[in-house]
Amino acid sequence: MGERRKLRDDRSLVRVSTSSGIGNTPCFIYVLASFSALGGFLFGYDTGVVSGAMILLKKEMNLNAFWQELLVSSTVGAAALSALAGGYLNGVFGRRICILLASLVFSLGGVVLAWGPNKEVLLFGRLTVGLGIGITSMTVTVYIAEVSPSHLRGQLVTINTLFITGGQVVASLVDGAFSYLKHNGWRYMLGLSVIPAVLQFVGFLFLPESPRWLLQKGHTQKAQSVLKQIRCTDNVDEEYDTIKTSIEEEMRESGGGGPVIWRILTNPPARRALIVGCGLQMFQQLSGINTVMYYSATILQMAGVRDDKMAIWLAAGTAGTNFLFTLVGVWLVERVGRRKLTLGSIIGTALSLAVLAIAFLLSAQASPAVTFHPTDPSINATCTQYNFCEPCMLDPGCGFCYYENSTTVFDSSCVPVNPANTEVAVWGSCSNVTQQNSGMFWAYNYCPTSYSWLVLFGLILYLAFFAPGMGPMPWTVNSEIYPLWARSTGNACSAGVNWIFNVLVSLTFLHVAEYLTYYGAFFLYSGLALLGLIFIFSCLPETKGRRLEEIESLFESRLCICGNQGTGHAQYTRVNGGNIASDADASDDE
Ligand SMILES: O[C@H]1[C@H](O)[C@@H](O)[C@H](O)[C@@H](O)[C@H]1O
Repeated sequence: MGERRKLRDDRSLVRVSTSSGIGNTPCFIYVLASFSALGGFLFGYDTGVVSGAMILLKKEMNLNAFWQELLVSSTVGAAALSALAGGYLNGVFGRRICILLASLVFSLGGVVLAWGPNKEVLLFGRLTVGLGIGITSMTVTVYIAEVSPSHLRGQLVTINTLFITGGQVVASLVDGAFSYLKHNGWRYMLGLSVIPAVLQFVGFLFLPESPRWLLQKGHTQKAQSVLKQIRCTDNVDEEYDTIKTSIEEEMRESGGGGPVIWRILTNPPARRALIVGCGLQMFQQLSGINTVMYYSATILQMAGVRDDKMAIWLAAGTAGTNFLFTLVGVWLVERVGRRKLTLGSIIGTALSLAVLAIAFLLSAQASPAVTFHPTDPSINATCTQYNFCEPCMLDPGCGFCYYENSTTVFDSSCVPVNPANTEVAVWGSCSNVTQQNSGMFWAYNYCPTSYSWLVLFGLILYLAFFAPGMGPMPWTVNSEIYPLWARSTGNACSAGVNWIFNVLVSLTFLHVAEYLTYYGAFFLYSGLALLGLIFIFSCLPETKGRRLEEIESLFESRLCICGNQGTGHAQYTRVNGGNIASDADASDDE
């Protein structure tokens, strides 16, 4: 079977070289990709905007910690569930209907959140938005991969992650701008997502279904006319035939009946692809991206930014850095390929996490002492017993109150935080915000440190390495490694894994930091990233430049053979804007 497929693959490589020249890429494909990637924008916006909205919301609606946590994580939890369900919806109704459905759900969620008269309605809105995010996160990449010509596929799918990070930047800018509007500012923050959602809905009323899905469902004529429409030429017979033949062959090989997930698990190439896809998504989250993003304001405060408003704007800078380096990924993905990009990225990610850990370790060792132990007999205060800032900061019930001149910290105390408003202490000199002009500071969640530059350097280094590879590649690779019959379900499972690990890592961060301290937590993430490196080095094959129909063959041999799968295939070189097949290695190692 491997031999037969190899012959077919080599044939189709030659076809690719003639049918998808780089010079004549129709711009319609960019329109399709951009409207689809609005889904990525909404994913980024809705997950990013909530931290700023919560600052206003908790005061206006008097939310306790439980409700704050619920409103933040309900969206991610709902996304995990709907990503899993999205596989079924995609298979039955197609990509276009799922994108339409998701944008409708996003719009509804946005309206509910902007109106939200009480916290229960807000919870409903956040759950609704989460349902939209889950479906979008697994559908958009599949759709873009299926409509793209193979030489542009990686770049176009990666644009979706660029839109995710773009959504996160816009969310932090909107948070910054509306944070000045103390009353109802959160309604604008949460409600503005309606605009891109409606735009995407209207756009997709006019955009076509994926030709691959149409063919799989037997709508042959429609599939052919859509292919002509998106390639802007009538000359699509070769591509059409290749897709059709491989779908027929896949149907025969996939082993007929039973639920798709069962067929994936019992079909060795599809099972291996699923392991690689889910593994990548798991390691993306285990390398701590959302902890770094979510706690960037705290990290920046440690790095010496004392003003709250300034910290909010600089957090937008963090999101902006993530966005800019994702752009580097879009540029690199078709040049260096997925495997090298992901490997380079995870090595740098592991190293920069170690730099962050060392920065936190040095900060902890140089932690300022508590010089003043105030007592209030009416309050049971374990806080006042701490002798250094470090243990005080790690206790969620306490904060560090201090004075600072240009070089030294003095008159410092550790006092209980006000549970209703963590910006002030319950009692003592930091209990009154208006006193904060007097050179006195209230540090909740961080300690003043002279290693601030190292913390900041670690943060930027982390984003510079993570964003081009580990950010987008798990999504990009997942959109291309499954055969058509397994694509929806495979992507649903891997997106579900992404969301589940997203919740796990962000919900456990503060507890992990409490038990292991900040530096322990970052050493842990660095170790997990190293495990990810071993996994990626061993199991991720290169998919660059191959047709979706050929990629299955990369998983025919044993999994985890150091990315050597398929070296016997023809590679193609670009000469003068065309793809020329060259027989790089004639030996058949399958
Ligand atoms: O690929 C994206 C991207 O890197 C985002 O910045 C991150 O917040 C998401 O969790 C991730 O899936």
